[in-house]
Amino acid sequence: MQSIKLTYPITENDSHTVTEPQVMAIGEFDGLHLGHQEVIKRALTTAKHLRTPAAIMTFHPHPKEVLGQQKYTQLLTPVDQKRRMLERMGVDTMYLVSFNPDFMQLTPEQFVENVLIPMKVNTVIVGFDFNFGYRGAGTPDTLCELAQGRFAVEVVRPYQQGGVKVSSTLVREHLQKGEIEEANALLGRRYTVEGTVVNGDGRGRTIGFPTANINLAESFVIPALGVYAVQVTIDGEKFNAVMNVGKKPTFVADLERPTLEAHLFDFSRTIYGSAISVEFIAFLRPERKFSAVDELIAQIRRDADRAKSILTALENN
Ligand SMILES: Cc1cc2nc3c(=O)[nH]c(=O)nc-3n(C[C@H](O)[C@H](O)[C@H](O)COP(=O)(O)O)c2cc1C
Ligand SMILES: Nc1ncnc2c1ncn2[C@@H]1O[C@H](COP(=O)(O)OP(=O)(O)OP(=O)(O)O)[C@@H](O)[C@H]1O
Repeated sequence: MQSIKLTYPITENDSHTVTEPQVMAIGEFDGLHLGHQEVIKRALTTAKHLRTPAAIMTFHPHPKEVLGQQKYTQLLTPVDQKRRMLERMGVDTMYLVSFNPDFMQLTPEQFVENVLIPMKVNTVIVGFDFNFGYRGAGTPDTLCELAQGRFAVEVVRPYQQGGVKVSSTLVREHLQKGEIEEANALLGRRYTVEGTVVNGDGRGRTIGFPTANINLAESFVIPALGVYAVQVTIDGEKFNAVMNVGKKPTFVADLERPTLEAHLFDFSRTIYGSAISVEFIAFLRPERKFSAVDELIAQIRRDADRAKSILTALENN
C-alpha cells in the first residue's frame, strides 16, 4: 500500500502521482470499526469491479482536534496502526490530508473541484452521514450534485448494532467507562495499543508481581483507569496477562499521566526495549488506593486469578 501525504492546495506534482482513475472512500476512519469496515469493503468491491485502485482519504490531525476538542489528540487507531490495518484489508493507497486552516475553509464546491477532481476519482464512497466542506456544509446529496456526472457516488447505509449506529464516538465512550466487551463488539476486533517495554520503578518485582511497563508508540485513547485481562504480543508470541492502567495511588501521589503495566503469566524473560502490543479483553475493577501494601498484593493475586480464568475460558472456546 502507498501512503501519501497531501497538503492543500493539491499541486500538479501531486496529481501526476495519480496515473489512473481511482475509487476513493472518504472519512476520518478513527478506529476502523464495523461501520468503517462496511465503507472500506464497498470501496474494495467497487474498485475490483472497475479494475482500478482503491484509495482511502483520511485527515490529520483529527478534524475534531483542530476544531478545538483536545481529547482528539488521542486516537483509537493512530496513523501508523491505521496504515498497517488498511494495508491488511487490501487498500492500495492511503491519502493523509493535512487538516490545516486552508483545507478547513474549502467550500464543498472547492473540495470537489480542487481536491477530488485532481485526484482522478471515478467513484467516491461515503457513509450516509458524511459531511464535508466548511462547517460540514456538504452532504452525500451535495456530493452527487457537484459530481455532475464526472464521478459516481456510492452512499453506504447506516451500519448499526442493537439499533444504534456504530461510531468512533461510541467506541470512545465505552472505553472511557471500561466497557471493553462493548467497545470490542463495535470494533469487530479487540482494542489494541502498541508500544515498547520500558523500565518502571522496579517496585513490581519486590511485591511479587513484576510488570512490563509500556511506553506507547503513538497517541492512543487510554481506557478507564483500572485492571484488565489482556493478551500481549512480543516478537510475534502471544501471552496472557493482567494489566493495570493507572497512577499507582498506593505508592505515588498525583502521577500526571497513567502508566500501562502488564504482569505476564508464566514469564521470566527480560524484554526491555521490545515492541509490545496489548489487546484489551475484559475490565476487572477500577484502580484504588490501598492503605497497606499487603492488601494491594492480595488484590493483585485475585486479579491475576480472575484474568487467568477469563483468558483460559477464551482459549477453550
Ligand atoms: C494487576 C495489577 C493491579 C494493580 N492495581 C493497583 C491498584 O489498585 N492501586 C495501586 O495503587 N496500584 C496498583 N497496581 C500498580 C502497582 O502499584 C505497581 O505495579 C507497582 O507499584 C510497581 O510499579 P513499577 O513497575 O513502577 O515499579 C496494580 C498493578 C497490577 C499489575
Ligand atoms: N455506522 C456507519 N455506517 C455507515 N457508514 C459509516 C458508519 N460510521 C461511519 N461511516 C462513514 O465512514 C466514513 C468515516 O466515518 P467517520 O470516521 O467520520 O465517522 P464516525 O465513526 O461516525 O466518527 P465520529 O463518531 O467521530 O463522528 C464516513 O464517510 C462516514 O459517513
